[in-house]
Amino acid sequence: MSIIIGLTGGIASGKSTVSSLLIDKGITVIDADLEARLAVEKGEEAYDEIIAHFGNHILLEDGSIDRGKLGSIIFHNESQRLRLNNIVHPAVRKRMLAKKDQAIANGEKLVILDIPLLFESKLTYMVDKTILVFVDEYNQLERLMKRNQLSKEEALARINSQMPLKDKIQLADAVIDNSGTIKETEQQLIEILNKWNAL
Ligand SMILES: CC(C)(COP(=O)(O)OP(=O)(O)OC[C@H]1O[C@@H](n2cnc3c(N)ncnc32)[C@H](O)[C@@H]1O)[C@@H](O)C(=O)NCCC(=O)NCCS
Ligand SMILES: Nc1ncnc2c1ncn2[C@@H]1O[C@H](COP(=O)(O)OP(=O)(O)OP(=O)(O)O)[C@@H](O)[C@H]1O
Repeated sequence: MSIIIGLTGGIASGKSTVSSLLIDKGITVIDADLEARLAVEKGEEAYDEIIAHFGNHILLEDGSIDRGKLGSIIFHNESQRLRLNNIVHPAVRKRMLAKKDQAIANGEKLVILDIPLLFESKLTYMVDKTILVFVDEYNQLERLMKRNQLSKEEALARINSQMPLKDKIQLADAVIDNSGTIKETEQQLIEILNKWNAL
């Protein structure tokens, strides 16, 4: 029997940091952001649909999607964001479920699905348990501005396009507070996995 854990959080809350700790332990992590990137590559159905809806001006010279430009549209406009979600999410779900099934078929005991919008998109049916990677508002904004080289306004637009992190606490089976050091985050992670007998 495999245990499937949904790892979620908010933008820049530390999901990838926690994922790296898991990958270092040899655990399979299926990353929704990565699958979403692959799903919109040239030649994919979602790529054509995005251009049909948003227009050629969101393309870079090499024909790939200008993610910065598309981001600045959809993080400032809810209806455009929902439209993009409708185009991309079905393909992401399909890719993730196929990889999850493969990991189960390989007999892996623990499989992690890293899904930023797990609660917003009501995807908890895909997993057995959920872990929320939480960070306080100050650190979230600081880390996002620094990592993505964003202004405060741009960073807040991204944060505000998601369910508030504090509202996700009640929805999760376990919470890791990543406001401190990575060592403290790792300790919380191990404690949760041990409690669930998942290691
Ligand atoms: C808007 C896009 C082009 C921006 O690309 P960019 O490379 O700058 O960011 P990246 O994809 O690495 O996402 C960073 C984070 O932004 C947040 N985010 C991304 N898309 C969304 C969205 N539609 N709604 C809310 N938050 C989002 C997530 O927390 C994600 O971890 C890209 O995020 C995208 O295509 N989004 C739609 C698909 C999607 O929902 N992906 C999220 C997981 S399925
Ligand atoms: N405990 C920590 N202390 C200091 N910096 C941290 C900590 N955890 C994460 N960071 C940094 O904060 C930024 C966001 O972390 P990370 O990329 O793991 O978040 P994420 O939830 O995967 O983000 P996104 O969903 O936006 O891709 C990164 O630059 C990362 O190096």
